[in-house]
Amino acid sequence: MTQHDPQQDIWKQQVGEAAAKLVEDNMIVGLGTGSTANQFILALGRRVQQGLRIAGAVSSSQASHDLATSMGIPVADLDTYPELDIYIDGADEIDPQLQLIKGAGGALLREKIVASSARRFVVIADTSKLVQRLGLLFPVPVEVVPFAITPVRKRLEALGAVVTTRQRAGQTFITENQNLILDCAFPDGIADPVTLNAHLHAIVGVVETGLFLQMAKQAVIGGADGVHIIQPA
Ligand SMILES: O=C(CO)[C@H](O)[C@H](O)COP(=O)(O)O
Repeated sequence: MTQHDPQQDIWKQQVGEAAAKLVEDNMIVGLGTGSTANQFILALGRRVQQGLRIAGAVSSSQASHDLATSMGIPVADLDTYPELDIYIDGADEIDPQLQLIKGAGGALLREKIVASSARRFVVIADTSKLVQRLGLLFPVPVEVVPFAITPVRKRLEALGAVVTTRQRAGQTFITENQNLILDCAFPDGIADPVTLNAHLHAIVGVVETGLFLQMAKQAVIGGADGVHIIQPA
């Protein structure tokens, strides 16, 4: 894990504000989860209060739903809005092809569902999230059906992962979908994320992975030299 730099909070706020400007009148907007996505939701809420009229929003977690609602953003669900114009969310790692590791906050399944329902997925982050190779800073979270946890763990270990069951506040973490998360560390990083993701998905009992590949169309990155838009290399 990278060390927390107070400057990061300012960069997150700046990318949140830049991302909120990507939202246009009458758009249907997907809301990510996490501290960077929160900055986007706050900035979007301020724009809504100033008169931006979005058609609706879909949230990837209860926390984002609650924050958005408190800001006056009209949040509905995927049954109401199965297709979104834009999805904006943070990430734990971003490589030059805009392949991502996500899910440190535990919302990866809903995040991937909402991201895949959007015509455009924009990832927002500060420069600490940029990496040359995925997997060196963060484990890959894998959401697993509780009944299958032990056989899935063995199969993940057979793929070379160092596996830890996600805990929060001293308890086994349970996702909003009533599943568990196995965090899979790969000490040398991930040489081929596409192949690894295919192997993970081939394990029965795996619901989803935190590898978001060929999904993000654009990154809005904040750092010491301001906010920059990055396209996949
Ligand atoms: O995937 C996520 C939650 O499941 C978050 O987007 C990711 O962990 C980044 O969070 P933050 O912006 O707080 O660093």
